[in-house]
Amino acid sequence: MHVIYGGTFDPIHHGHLRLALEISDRLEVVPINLVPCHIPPHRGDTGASAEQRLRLLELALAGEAQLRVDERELKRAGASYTADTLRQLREELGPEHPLTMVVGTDSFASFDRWREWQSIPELAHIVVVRRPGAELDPDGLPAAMLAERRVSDPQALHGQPCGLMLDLQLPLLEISATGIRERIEAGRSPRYLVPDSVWQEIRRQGLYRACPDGNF
Ligand SMILES: Nc1ncnc2c1ncn2[C@@H]1O[C@H](COP(=O)(O)OP(=O)(O)OP(=O)(O)O)[C@@H](O)[C@H]1O
Ligand SMILES: O=C(O)c1ccc[n+]([C@@H]2O[C@H](COP(=O)([O-])O)[C@@H](O)[C@H]2O)c1
Repeated sequence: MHVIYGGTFDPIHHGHLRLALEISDRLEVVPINLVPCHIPPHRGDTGASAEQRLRLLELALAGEAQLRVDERELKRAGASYTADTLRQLREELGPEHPLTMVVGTDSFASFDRWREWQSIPELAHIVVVRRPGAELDPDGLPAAMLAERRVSDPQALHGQPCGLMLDLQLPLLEISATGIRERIEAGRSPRYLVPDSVWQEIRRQGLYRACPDGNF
């Protein structure tokens, strides 16, 4: 099975990394492919450029055999729509190969506003990871879609190419990229929230600082 986990990763942090490893263990899939988006479809400018976010991801994943970066969205111009990415992968993998995307409830809550969202279950399975503080509206379309397609056994995803949804409650780290950017902007260190190599590179490049030349 091919698994992708997309995000802005601005910057990558230990919450993302722990989630990806948990998914690898639960689904019994190696590697999990982290897909940084080029231009995120539903948010404003990123704090770091696409190249800088990719560099931080590469540093975070150095020597980590369970996780890999897939740069396909960075090579595409324009907004990074997940349906385009999945369609491209489906062509590469063929019609029968199981394909799965992973998404947290904070992103999945607005799934019915994603480009061509109704076609996504025809391309891939979806693993929805419950994120504390980001509950789904029980009357909303994403919750209805989840209820209709929900399976409880991760093994079910291996048995068909797409169309199922796994509702996962995982032990998550309460870390957000927004919180990290705010800390850095305020002159406070995010160490232990991101890998050391990532923090060193953020400092070296002066990323997320209101005044990049200032001392820490
Ligand atoms: N700490 C975390 N634990 C589990 N999943 C997370 C965590 N942080 C983000 N995610 C999930 O990872 C994916 C990519 O997230 P994203 O790159 O937007 O990170 P973020 O920390 O939520 O960033 P921001 O604060 O800028 O929104 C989303 O599906 C999101 O739900
Ligand atoms: O395809 C879309 O319309 C779409 C809309 C919002 C988010 N996404 C994807 O969802 C993933 C998480 O997004 P974000 O903004 O929470 O980092 C990332 O891979 C985005 O490309 C995709």
